[in-house]
Parts: sequence; structure tokens; C-alpha cells
Amino acid sequence: MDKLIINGGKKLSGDVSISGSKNAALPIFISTILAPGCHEISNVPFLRDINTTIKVLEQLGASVEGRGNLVKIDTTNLNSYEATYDLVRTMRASVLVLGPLLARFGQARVSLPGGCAIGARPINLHLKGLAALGAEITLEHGYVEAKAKKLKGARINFDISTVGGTEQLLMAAALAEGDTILENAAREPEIVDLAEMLIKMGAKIDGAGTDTIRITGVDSLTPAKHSVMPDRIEAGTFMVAAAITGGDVRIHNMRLDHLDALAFKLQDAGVQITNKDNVVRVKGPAKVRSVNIKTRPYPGFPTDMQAQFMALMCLADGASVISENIFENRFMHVSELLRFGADIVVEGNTATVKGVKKLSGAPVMATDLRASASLILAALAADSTSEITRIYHLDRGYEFIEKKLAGLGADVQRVKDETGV
Ligand SMILES: CC(=O)N[C@H]1[C@@H](OP(=O)(O)OP(=O)(O)OC[C@H]2O[C@@H](n3ccc(=O)[nH]c3=O)[C@H](O)[C@@H]2O)O[C@H](CO)[C@@H](O)[C@@H]1O
Ligand SMILES: C=C(OP(=O)(O)O)C(=O)O
Repeated sequence: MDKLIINGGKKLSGDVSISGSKNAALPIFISTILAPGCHEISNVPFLRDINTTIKVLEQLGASVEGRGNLVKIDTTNLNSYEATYDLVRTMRASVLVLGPLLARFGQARVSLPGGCAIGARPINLHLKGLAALGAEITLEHGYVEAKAKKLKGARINFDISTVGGTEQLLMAAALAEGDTILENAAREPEIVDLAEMLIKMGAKIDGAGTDTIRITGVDSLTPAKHSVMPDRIEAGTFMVAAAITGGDVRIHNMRLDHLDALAFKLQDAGVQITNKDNVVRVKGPAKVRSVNIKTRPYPGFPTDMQAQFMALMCLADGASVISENIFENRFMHVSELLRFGADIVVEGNTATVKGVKKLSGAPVMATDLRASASLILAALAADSTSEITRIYHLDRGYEFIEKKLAGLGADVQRVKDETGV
């Protein structure tokens, strides 16, 4: 397994460019199932999760060209309706093929994604929504089997705001007969990006980005070209990297309006943020102030930034209370942050972080994607050398992170595992 070696204590400075969004690209790739033909997706990040999605599409019979920024996906000759356990278990977003397969072919068989480090993450709301559109759903041998001659529009009210559930239903309803209304829909920017792709394909969708989305089903969709939105979580991670090192970083190709909740909290902590000519400049103070956060669905504070913000609060002047309200087990980074000398106490879904004078370099292990990012941030601020293992989690979601950090003056090296694991 590859690992990262970081010699901390360098203030980051300079310019960095944000890649396309993982969480927007995944459903957009999957939406190509809905329309036979050749789609062109640009601003695609080079990530392990993108490769997994390509494998899922190829398993269905798609042909995919290009592994870089521009990816062409031809879904003319799909000949399988199954996403297998070996792929779905490595990336839960693959379960999103269910709705599009059902809508285009009337059948799908998809492995249940199962639990993962951050929580149980059931898909009951996806299945309830598809059933409301008329799908017959059975669960057998760890697989969801769904069938429907023709999906029919319905009114669906989500019990809780679900990003994946909203994306699943948005795609299925695009080819259903009649109108579908999604109430208490998720409002994340990635939903808007997916809706824009679907609209380019000919779908009729109103209200994406609000909690009520109306979809009027059409008979067929056609291939589209789309450029993926910038990754707001990667951008947020670099904002925190500037803040935690007392650095001065200019971030290009990001949407600050997608990160209001984080930006307000960083400003409360004493971080300076300016936005000029679409370049966001982030300057960290010598010492950040402690602030409290509660994770919420968008436009609230993103759960995908909680671990990184906690790393920052480890060095704050005072105590910070961090509540995780989306996933029941998203404090796996705490035990690793303690190795750097952090002072954190967890009770239920709340972590109390008392700022310490300094963090010291340590050997640590990444447990999930954003936990990996928080360990990198702590290591960047630590006074000596850290070794971060299990960074395959990181490679799911951060394109060329060590190169981008090195470009900002960080002393970071990837040690490749010669066995290729
Ligand atoms: C690939 C992708 O875009 N992943 C993002 C997506 O995950 P994902 O789409 O899986 O997250 P959801 O928004 O669906 O999950 C929110 C909450 O709803 C629960 N739930 C969800 C579906 C369901 O059928 N039943 C149910 O109970 C989940 O367990 C969780 O507690 O949104 C999360 C919340 O912003 C982010 O952290 C993930 O980075
Ligand atoms: C939790 C995340 O991703 P996924 O939903 O793919 O696990 C994430 O991007 O932080």
C-alpha cells in the first residue's frame, strides 16, 4: 500500500487549481445509461472512484474512451443489467445504476452496497421511491432485483434529505410516464449539476437545487456533452490547508458560493477569505479561534468537511464543539488525530476539541476518504515528520493531492508500494 510522508511546519503559499467534482461526476457518468449513444464528459477528475464507475459501465456493455479530463461514454450497446458485488462494494455510488437501468430497460440487478466506515448507509429510501414509481423490488442473495414494464410518475416525499436517493429518483423519473414530484429533495450543488446533464439529454426537470423537484417524464433521451462542476470538498480542503498552516493560498476553479457554510465558519475562526476575479484567496492567522459546527444537509455545513475542520480546531485558541448529524460513525479520524497530540473527547455524535499549542508528527492510518484528508492537514501543521498509511482511501477522491500540496510548498512525498497493493 502506498503511504505519504509529510514533514510539517511549512506555511502553504501560491496557487492551486481545483479539479472536477467526484460526487457530481459519478452520477453524471451513470446518467449516460439513460440515453443510447456517445456522451462526452469533460473536467473529469482522475480518481479511483471514476475508474470504478467506468468498470461498472463497461460491465453493463458500455464502451468508454479516455481516462483523463475528457471521457467519452458510448451506451448504445448495453447488454447487461447487473452491477456486481465486487464493484459496488468498493464504491457505493454504483448503486445509482438501478434507476437508470430500470427506466431504460425495465430491469436491473444490483448488489446491495452494505455498510462502510462512516455508517450503515441504507438505501431504503432509494427503493421506496422506485417502488412508488411502480417498480417491483425484491432483495435476494445480497442483490436488489427491480422490474417494471414502464415506470409511472408519482409524488415522493423523502423522510430525510438524501443526496443519492434524490439522484436515483431524478434519473428514474426522467423516463417515467407522467409527472414525478420529489419533496424534501436534497439541494446539494451536485444534484443541480446532474439535473443540468439530464436537461441537456432532453429531460424535463424544474426545481433542482430546491427541496421540491418536478420531473415530467419523456419517451427517450439523447446523448449530451457536459463539463463537471468543480469539487467543493477538494476546494474546502485546500481552504483549511491554508488556514491550518497560517498560509496564503489562491484557489482557482472553485465556486465559493457552494461553500458558504464553511467560509463563514473559517471567517469566524479568524481566517481571511477574499474572492476576486473568480480566484479565492485564503490567509490563515497565526492562531485560529475555536468555533462550533453542526453538520447539516446543504446549504448547511457539509459532513464531508467535518474531519478537516476538526483538524483545524485541534490547534485553535479554545474549545470547539463539533456535532455530526448525517452519519452515525463519522469520527474515525479522532483516534488518529490523538496520535498527533490533539485533545478530543467524543460523546455520542459530538466531539469536543480543545485546542493544543502544537501537534507533533506521528505515524497514522487513514480510515476513510475525508479522514485521510484530516490527517494530511494535521501532518502539514505538525512540527515534525508524519507517515500516513492506507491512503487508497484518499485516492478515491483527491486528484494528485501530493503534487498540488507540493506546488504550494508542502514537504510531502508518496512512497509507492513496490508490490503494487
Ligand atoms: C457519492 C456521493 O455523492 N456521496 C455523498 C452523498 O452520499 P449519500 O448519497 O450516500 O448520502 P445521503 O445523502 O443519501 O445520506 C444522508 C443520510 O441519509 C441516510 N439514508 C440515505 C439513503 C437512504 O435510502 N436511507 C437513509 O437512511 C444515510 O444513511 C445518511 O445518514 O451525500 C453525503 C451527504 O452529503 C456525502 O457525505 C457523500 O460524500
Ligand atoms: C463519503 C464520501 O463518498 P462516498 O459517498 O462515495 O462514500 C465522500 O465523498 O466524502
